[in-house]
Amino acid sequence: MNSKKRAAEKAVEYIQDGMIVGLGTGSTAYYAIEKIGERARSGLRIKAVASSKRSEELAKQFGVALVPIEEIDSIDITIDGADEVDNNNNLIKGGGGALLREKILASHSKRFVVIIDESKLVGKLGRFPVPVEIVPFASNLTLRHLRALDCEPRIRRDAENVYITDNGNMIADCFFDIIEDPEILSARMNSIPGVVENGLFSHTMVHAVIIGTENDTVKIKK
Ligand SMILES: O=C[C@H](O)[C@H](O)[C@H](O)COP(=O)(O)O
Repeated sequence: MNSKKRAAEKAVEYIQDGMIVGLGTGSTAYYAIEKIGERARSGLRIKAVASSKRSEELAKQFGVALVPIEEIDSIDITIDGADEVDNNNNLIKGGGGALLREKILASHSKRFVVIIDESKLVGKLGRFPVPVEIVPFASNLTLRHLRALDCEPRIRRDAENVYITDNGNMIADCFFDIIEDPEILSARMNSIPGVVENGLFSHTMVHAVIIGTENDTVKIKK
C-alpha cells in the first residue's frame, strides 16, 4: 500500500456512525473517499459534504451518501490532503484548485484531519506556490497587488485554457521563497480586492496531520 493511502485509511478510522463528514480533494483524499465508501458498504451510516465537484463525483462512484451543504450546521470531521505542511502544522493547499471550498469546510469542522506523505513536510512554507483564488474581473490589476507582496504570481492554465475553479474564478499561483509569517501573509492577500481566498491554512484549524511513511507505518503530528 502506498503512503498516501496508508495516511488516508488511518484518518478514516476516526469516522463514527452518525457523523457529518467533509470530503477533501486530490490524490490523497481520493483514498479516503474510497475507504469511506468501503466502510459505508459494511454498514457505517454517515453523510458527507464535498469540497469539489470531483470529490462529489467520487463520493457517488464509491457509494458515499451526500447531503447538500445548505442543510448542515457543522461538520464532525473533514479529511483532506495538503501540498505543504510546516513544523507548526500551517498548510499550503489548493494545488488541485479546490482551496476555497476546502477552507470553508475546514473552518466549520470540529476536527480537520490532514493526510499527506512525507514529501509534503517542510520546515517553513514556500517551496510550493501559494494558490490564490481571484475573480476574473480586472485580474491583471489583482496580480499587481499580489506582486507587491514579493511574489511572482502566475495565472494557472489547464493545457490551452485558463483554469477555472468550481466557483467560476481563476487561480493565481504565487511563487515565494520562504514564507516567514503565513498568518500575516494570508491576511494581506485576503485584504486585496479581487482576492476571494488564499491557500494558506492556519495551524489553528488543524486537529492532526497523519503522515504515511515509506516503512509501512503512519505518524500523527498534532
Ligand atoms: O486543491 C486541492 C487540495 O488542496 C489538495 O488537497 C492538495 O493539492 C493536495 O493534493 P494531493 O493529495 O493530490 O497531493
